Order: sequence, then structure tokens, then C-alpha cells
Amino acid sequence: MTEPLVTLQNLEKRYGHSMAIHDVSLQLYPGEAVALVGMSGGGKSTIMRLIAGLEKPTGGRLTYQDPAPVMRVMYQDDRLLPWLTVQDNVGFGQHGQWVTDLLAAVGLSEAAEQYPAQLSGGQRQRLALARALLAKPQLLLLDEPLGALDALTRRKMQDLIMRICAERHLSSLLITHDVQEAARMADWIIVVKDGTNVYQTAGAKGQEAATVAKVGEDVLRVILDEQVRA
Ligand SMILES: Nc1ncnc2c1ncn2[C@@H]1O[C@H](COP(=O)(O)OP(=O)(O)OP(=O)(O)O)[C@@H](O)[C@H]1O
Repeated sequence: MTEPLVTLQNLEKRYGHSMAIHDVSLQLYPGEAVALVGMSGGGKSTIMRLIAGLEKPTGGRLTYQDPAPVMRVMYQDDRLLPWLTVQDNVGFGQHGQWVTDLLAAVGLSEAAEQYPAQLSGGQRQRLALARALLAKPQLLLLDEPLGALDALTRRKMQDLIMRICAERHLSSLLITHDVQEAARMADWIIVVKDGTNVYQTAGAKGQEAATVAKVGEDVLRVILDEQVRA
């Protein structure tokens, strides 16, 4: 049986007297795409920061596959270095075949010598994705990375991320406020509410638009506490 990359058991994080998350249990398996959705302040980013090792839990258990998976985070603000060219933002001065391949994979070969300020929002996010891929991660942590993009560019980025994850057998954990995006991209959707995971359902990754739409609608109803259609 395949071992999970990451396992959370009754995970808890407090900030002083304030409980950010509690009783969060979930497993991330190799190659799987999981989406965390829910109202603002529910605890999604806290869960991701704990998994990324950026903060320590105050309770419960957080365990990783041995050896620990390489993880990289991608944020909405792309955190590019404006004084470096596109290829240097990816390779930090190394111009090996791997950097060339990464730029080609995200469709930025032509822009290798340009600077971030010369790129469109979609190109900047593609560059941020290439940079996240440099370390050959097994798990991509996607903290609402597409939130600032227009609908068409966003759709293309969704497809690019899905294609790259499939080709490289990468797992992903996506935080999104867009339930349709979650339905479209995820194998599993987890609803986080008041600091804990309250609901899990299959996503509709790779399925037809009508199925994606229904899954997204149903998840929205769960978030809004409305009854889910049979
Ligand atoms: N560094 C911190 N110090 C104190 N409280 C925090 C800290 N980080 C998060 N919290 C609290 O923990 C709770 C969960 O926040 P979190 O950012 O994880 O939610 P979220 O679901 O990611 O929200 P959003 O969708 O708005 O990003 C909130 O009540 C928040 O105020």
C-alpha cells in the first residue's frame, strides 16, 4: 500500500489563547491533488504553514514520509526578484538544462532574458511555478496562487498546473476561494470551517464541465450550511 506523503492527526495550532486550528486530520498521498476550501479565517493557511514546516503545531501529530518529501510553496503574490532576469529568477544563476527545461515546460523560453516587470500577471505566475519546481518537489503547496488572475489566464494556469503535476507525479495542496477551481483541479476537496476539517468529498479533476459545476455547487452549499442535493 502507498504510504502518505504527509499525515495530520488531530493537529492543533494556538496563538496565545486563540485557537487557529484544532482536530485537523488528513492524509496527502503521492500524486494526489487536494483542495482546501472554506470561509475566510477558517484555518486553511494555518494548515498549509504547518505542513510546510514554517510553524510548529501546538498539539496533535504531523508526520512525513521517510525520507521527508521536498515541498515548495506558491503564493498569490509571486515573490519574484525584480533585479534578476526570468531565467535567473528560476535558476539563481545556474543556467543548466534543467532551468531551460523548466522555462519550456511553463511556456517562458522566449522570455528567458526579460525582467519580471516586463511580464504579464499570467507570465509572472508561470515563472513563480517554474521556480517552485526547481527543487524537484514531491508536494506543491499552492496558497491561492491564481487569485489575482483574470478568468481566462486563470483557466490556462489551472491546466498548466494539472498537466505538470500529472507529468511529474506531483502531489498538490491547493487553497482556493473558488469552489469551481477546487472542483476542476482536485481529486479530493476538504472543507475547513472554524478551525477544523468538517467535510471531504471527491473532486471532479479531468471530468466534464457539468460534473465540475455540480461538485462545485455542492461544496459551496456545504460551506454556506445549505442542504446538499441528493
Ligand atoms: N500569526 C497569527 N497570530 C494570531 N492569530 C492568527 C495568526 N495566523 C492566523 N491566525 C488566526 O487563525 C485563524 C485561522 O486563520 P487562517 O489564516 O489560517 O485562515 P484561512 O482560512 O486561511 O483564511 P483566508 O481564507 O482569509 O486566508 C484566524 O482566526 C486567524 O485570525
